[in-house]
Amino acid sequence: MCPPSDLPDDDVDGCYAAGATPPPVGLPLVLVVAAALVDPDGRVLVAQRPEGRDQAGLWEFPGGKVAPGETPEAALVRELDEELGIDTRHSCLAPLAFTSYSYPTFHLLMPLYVCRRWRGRPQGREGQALTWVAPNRLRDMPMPPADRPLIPLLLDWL
Ligand SMILES: Nc1nc2c([nH]c(=O)n2[C@@H]2O[C@H](COP(=O)(O)OP(=O)(O)OP(=O)(O)O)[C@@H](O)[C@H]2O)c(=O)[nH]1
Repeated sequence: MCPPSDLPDDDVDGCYAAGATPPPVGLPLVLVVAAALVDPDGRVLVAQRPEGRDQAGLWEFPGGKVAPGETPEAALVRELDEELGIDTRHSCLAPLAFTSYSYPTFHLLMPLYVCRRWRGRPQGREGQALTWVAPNRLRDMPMPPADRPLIPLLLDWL
């Protein structure tokens, strides 16, 4: 997956060149949890961030911030209910990968789980558009920069 480390940064896709750019210090670490919901045809659900939020218009994996005292899995079940109206309390949430990315005001740490079964039909309960896409089309979707390294991993595993 990762190219040899002597390649220039521009060629790095799917991994972090940790030594190339020192990470900013002092940024708060924000733990966000997300899911790749996969339908029986192998397509993945992505949601478009609504107007008025940061990164509006970009397509992301459903999920959200882990609240204090919450486990990532409990947070994901809660967020999928709040955002999509689906019940994943009894679903297999399989850990797939994580992303680690510095935005200007915080550092994002986001584990990504794969979920293939849930109760209910996903609906954009917070005004967000939803679409199902084949994993090999994710590269064509405008997604947050933090999500880009997750795409080749999804392609490998789905
Ligand atoms: N849910 C989700 N958030 C992501 C993804 N990629 C990514 O960079 N993020 C960022 O993670 C941060 C937290 O997401 P969030 O949905 O809980 O936050 P929010 O600002 O929209 O709402 P909130 O603060 O009211 O909960 C946002 O800055 C969002 O842009 C992703 O694939 N899914």
